[in-house]
Amino acid sequence: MASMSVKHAIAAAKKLRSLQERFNPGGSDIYPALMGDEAITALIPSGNPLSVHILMFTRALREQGTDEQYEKFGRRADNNEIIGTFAQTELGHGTYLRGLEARADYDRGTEEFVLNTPKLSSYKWWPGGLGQTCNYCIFVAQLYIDNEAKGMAMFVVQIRDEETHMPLPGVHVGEIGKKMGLNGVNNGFLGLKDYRVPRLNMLMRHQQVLPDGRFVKSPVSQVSYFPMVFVRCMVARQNSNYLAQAATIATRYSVIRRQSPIEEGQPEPKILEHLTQQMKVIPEIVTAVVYRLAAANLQNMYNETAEAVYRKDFSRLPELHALACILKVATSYDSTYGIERLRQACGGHGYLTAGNLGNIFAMAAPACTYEGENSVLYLQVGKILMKNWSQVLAGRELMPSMAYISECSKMTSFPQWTGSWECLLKAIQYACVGSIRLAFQSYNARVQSAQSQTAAVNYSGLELTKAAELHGRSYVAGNFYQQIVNSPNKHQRSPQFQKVLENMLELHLIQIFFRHLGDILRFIRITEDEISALQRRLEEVLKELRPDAVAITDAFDFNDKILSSALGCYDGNVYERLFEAALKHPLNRKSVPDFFEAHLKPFMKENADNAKKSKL
Ligand SMILES: CCCCC/C=C\C/C=C\C/C=C\CCC(=O)SCCNC(=O)CCNC(=O)[C@H](O)C(C)(C)COP(=O)(O)OP(=O)(O)OC[C@H]1O[C@@H](n2cnc3c(N)ncnc32)[C@H](O)[C@@H]1OP(=O)(O)O
Ligand SMILES: Cc1cc2nc3c(=O)[nH]c(=O)nc-3n(C[C@H](O)[C@H](O)[C@H](O)COP(=O)(O)OP(=O)(O)OC[C@H]3O[C@@H](n4cnc5c(N)ncnc54)[C@H](O)[C@@H]3O)c2cc1C
Repeated sequence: MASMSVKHAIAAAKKLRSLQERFNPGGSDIYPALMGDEAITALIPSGNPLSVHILMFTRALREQGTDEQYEKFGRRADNNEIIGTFAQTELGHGTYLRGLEARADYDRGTEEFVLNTPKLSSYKWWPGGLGQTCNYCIFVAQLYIDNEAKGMAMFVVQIRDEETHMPLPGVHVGEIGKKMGLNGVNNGFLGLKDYRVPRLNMLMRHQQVLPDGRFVKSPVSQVSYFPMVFVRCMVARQNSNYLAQAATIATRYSVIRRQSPIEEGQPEPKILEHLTQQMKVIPEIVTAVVYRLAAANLQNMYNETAEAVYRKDFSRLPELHALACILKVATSYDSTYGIERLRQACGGHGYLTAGNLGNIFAMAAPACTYEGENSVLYLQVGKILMKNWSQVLAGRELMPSMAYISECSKMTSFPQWTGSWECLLKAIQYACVGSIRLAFQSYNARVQSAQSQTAAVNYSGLELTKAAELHGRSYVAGNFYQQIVNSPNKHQRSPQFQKVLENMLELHLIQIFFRHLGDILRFIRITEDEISALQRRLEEVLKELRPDAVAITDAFDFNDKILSSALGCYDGNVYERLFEAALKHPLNRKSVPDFFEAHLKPFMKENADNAKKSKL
């Protein structure tokens, strides 16, 4: 499987290169690469073994290395002359980066670093492509000078001979084993023993070790985390894509499959006529659109921040970090759970490999873990919200994506309930700020009672997580509202298209309202009649969006090859394709399977003989 994936990935990368040269000659624009990786990834159901090379190895060389280091390593990596990965996670550590055990000791006598993974738990474990594909990696290690720890640093390490692909001396490398998906990615392990690299193999754009061993600290240590921020932005984009693929499949199947009359004596309707089926499928279509728009915003913010960081302006890093964390978490959680809901909406056929929904789930699900495990990133955002709440209390301005927190903090009570979009959006934001305030009171009380900040974060973890989750909802819903209601290009839309968009906004806001009704009722008084009115509107907007469901998912414009699903093909010939797929199963090559003579027949005969004996 791995070699097939590598073959496909290389073919697709070549195609991508020609597209890039045609549409973006010599440009460094990341989009063709990303679109290409998206396409490559989508075309290789077992995952793209070059993803981490494209997304992290080349980017780390460009952003963390000096111009000279880019010339030496980065150009060759961008041109796919060398293939690398990002080797940070270890067998014993993934989240707590300051606990990473791999070490780099500077030898000023030879102006080299001596790299070691001192224990089994120090082995790098998980990096994509590391098992068999890559011949280089970015090796993340704790830097030591004269045995004094200086923090994390990144090193360009060649792990295999460029001609023979043999592991180099001092390198122990291999595949970590089968996973629940992405088995074409050959995630690997790497142990290094007294492996020497020249001083100039340490990426030194932001921090340096001089020939005499003097250490020049980075002005902002967190800039070494920047490669992870980029992938978090990519995950938001990629996982909204996975959800859109699954929504396309389930929608198309739901207008082909007929089952269970709604009126006695009437013909069986398309299953999408059932209201509960609409509630399973249509909100997922809208969620995919909502996250695609949020991910595009995040991508723009990443590009602006990356350019600023290149100019040594680190001011926007904290906001990008907070948004990248919360959108990575929100998109990966909602896409993973949404894809499973869509699979279940397709009945038994949703469970067939030919439907491809299981594989799309297996591609989407690990994003809840990699690039920062979601619950950890929720806590990270919770901490940032605590810091920002202190700013609010001090009367200071907040970063733009948190400005609503200041506004809501000035409200002594929630205004008269109207049920309008603005009212629903404000309700979610108001509940978020209420949760932040409660979390802050708990956190602050703990710090005041002499708990350390890290302990206070841990013991306030549930409230911090809730506040972070509601912050994500507030940002995403606010972004969607702005795009639909206040977009500068709104006048270019036809009235019909604007109406569909407004129906999608109505559905998203009401769906989020009901999902967090408990959180909202904690801070806002809403009557049963007002809630029932929203229930009616939910049923109504599902009915309104039903006729547009297929057109919206067709607009995602996934080629049948990308969907790779007998349930979701554009021509709708589901049963023929299911049957065609079934007949291809190896067990159908013979009428009598080999196991009949070898196992089944003796087994049945033995039982028959025993039955006869027991009668005698
Ligand atoms: C579209 C094309 C296809 C796209 C396909 C997409 C995806 C699939 C392809 C590739 C992905 C495959 C594999 C994924 C690769 C990996 O998984 S790489 C390994 C990822 N590992 C992690 O993410 C580790 C997670 N842990 C952390 O990030 C950190 O440990 C932490 C949890 C954030 C804690 O940081 P730490 O420094 O230890 O402590 P603290 O929380 O106190 O932070 C100190 C201050 O630093 C600020 N900060 C933290 N992180 C960042 C950051 N990234 N950027 C900016 N600032 C950061 C933090 O807010 C604190 O600031 P203060 O002001 O001091 O409070
Ligand atoms: C498909 C896939 C591809 C990957 N690719 C790469 C790669 O290319 N390069 C790379 O370096 N890594 C890669 N990783 C590793 C990934 O980044 C780590 O798995 C991730 O960072 C989580 O670390 P961990 O697995 O060690 O879990 P741990 O850090 O051990 O966490 C385990 C669990 O403990 C809990 N936990 C941990 N810390 C806290 C905390 N502070 N507060 C509360 N709870 C906590 C959480 O529930 C967490 O799920 C990949 C992983 C996967 C699944």
